[in-house]
Amino acid sequence: MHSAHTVSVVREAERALMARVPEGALMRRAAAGLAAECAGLLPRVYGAGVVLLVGGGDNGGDALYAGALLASRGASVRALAAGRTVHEGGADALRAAGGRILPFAGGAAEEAALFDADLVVDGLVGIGGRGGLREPHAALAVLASNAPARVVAVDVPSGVDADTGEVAGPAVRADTTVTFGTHKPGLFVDPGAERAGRVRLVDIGLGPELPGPALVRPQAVDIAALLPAPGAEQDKYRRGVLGVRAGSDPYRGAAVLCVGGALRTGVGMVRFGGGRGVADQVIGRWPEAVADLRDPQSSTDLSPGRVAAVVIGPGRGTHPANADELRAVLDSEVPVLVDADGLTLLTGGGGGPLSALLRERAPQTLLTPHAGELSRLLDVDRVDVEARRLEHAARAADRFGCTVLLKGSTTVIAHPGAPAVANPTGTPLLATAGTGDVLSGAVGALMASGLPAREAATCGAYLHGRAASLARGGAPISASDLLDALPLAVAEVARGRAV
Ligand SMILES: NC(=O)C1=CN([C@@H]2O[C@H](COP(=O)(O)OP(=O)(O)OC[C@H]3O[C@@H](n4cnc5c(N)ncnc54)[C@H](O)[C@@H]3O)[C@@H](O)[C@H]2O)[C@@H](O)CC1
Ligand SMILES: Nc1ncnc2c1ncn2[C@@H]1O[C@H](COP(=O)(O)OP(=O)(O)O)[C@@H](O)[C@H]1O
Ligand SMILES: [K+]
Repeated sequence: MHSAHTVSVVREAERALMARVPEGALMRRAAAGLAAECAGLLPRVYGAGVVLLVGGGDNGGDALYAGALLASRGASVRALAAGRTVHEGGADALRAAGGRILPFAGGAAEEAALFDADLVVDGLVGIGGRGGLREPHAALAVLASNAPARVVAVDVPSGVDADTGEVAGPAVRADTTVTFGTHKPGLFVDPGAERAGRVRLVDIGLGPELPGPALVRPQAVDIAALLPAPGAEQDKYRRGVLGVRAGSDPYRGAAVLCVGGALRTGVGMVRFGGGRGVADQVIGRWPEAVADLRDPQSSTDLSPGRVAAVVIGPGRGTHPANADELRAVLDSEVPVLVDADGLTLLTGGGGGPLSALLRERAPQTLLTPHAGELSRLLDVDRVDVEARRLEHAARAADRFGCTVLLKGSTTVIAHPGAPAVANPTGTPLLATAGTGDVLSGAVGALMASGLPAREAATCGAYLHGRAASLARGGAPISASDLLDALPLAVAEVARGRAV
């Protein structure tokens, strides 16, 4: 599990650590790790052309000390200074090792230096960066991103907000980000994650000073530990029965995909509740599902004895009758996943104060909005949700008192009082109709097996993203392809279980 901490927590931990170690020790450790990563990216250090982009703070200091180490191994190192001041000790070290420091004035010679470089090191701003990059930092960030050389960002790519991943204006696009002490949330959440490239952590001894993380990014082994293993003594009921309230006459596919997502992730049984037309379609594709044609508001099939969890919403409709059905489901004693039309009903459109039920219900509840749905739930702009995904998922989790999985380029999961989760898997190929319906079925299956909402969301999002990558080896996929690949993703993760 990768852990990330916010800037204020990192600052606090650094203060505590600095009080115990000799002056300058942390920067030396950071610079040594950074130089080693840079050296590893060059075919050979001797004779390589390295350009450092250097701001006025300690982030620039790290770059200068690392540059000095590379220069002492024979690299030709030039630093372009973005402002009038640079870290003095770092500048002295670089000069002593034979490197040069030039003020950046936006001239053709400096641009040429960047274009001729074998490696560019971004030390413009780190965790001290505030707001969008100012000039000339912004111009340098654009030049670095356009340079043909590999770009290594120091601590965070300049222009990326370390806490949120927000990118307000130009930002460095790095091939590798070398971060110090602990990961920063913005390195794992888009749009920042996409600018960070490969993220490498350099240990500077901060661990003992750090409290619990603000965000975690699970690895395959963490998902393997969550993934339910069917026990020898289990029957289909004990393994978990999932109730699915998805699809309607105009949107029958949503029901087929949601039920398929559950079956292909692994579940004891799916009880499908819906009208005759859509039920026929579901059973036609998945004869193993059990159709329940009872009145959808009836609570007889919503008892924990009948279902272990319920998914409601995909393609279901937003008529008053759907609001009544959602109310009946939320009134039940079982864990519930609300998606798509169910979320629209929670927003108020015809459903009344349904969202109040979320806070009141004792069992686990999970909402799985995309950015548009979350923007409506919170009454904010969609672009703000996409710019600061963690903040908005957390706000919804606090407001509704339940778990929230925000879908999109980085899927994030928020749960009141727990670290946020950034899902590491997935591909933009997932942006195709129906993949969200598959996700709700997959996560619902895991909830039915007994995983709490946050863990089911974490595990389901991981499997869903892996399935997308495994489905067609990088070729475009449809939601149906995703269904075929889900068992492969489950098997891959299960192979990683500790024995
Ligand atoms: N504090 C520590 O113990 C350690 C810090 N380290 C490094 O120190 C960095 C933090 O250093 P600082 O606190 O000096 O901060 P930074 O160097 O990240 O940024 C501060 C500088 O950037 C300028 N700046 C801020 N926002 C800007 C913007 N939007 N546009 C243009 N310029 C902007 C400020 O005027 C200031 O000159 C870390 O990211 C890391 O690289 C490492 O050496 C490890 C140890
Ligand atoms: N750019 C992207 N990168 C990675 N995953 C994405 C991207 N865009 C969408 N996804 C994923 O695709 C799925 C789309 O779900 P959703 O928006 O509900 O679509 P639908 O309602 O058509 O099923 C989600 O799992 C989401 O995280
Ligand atoms: K940087």
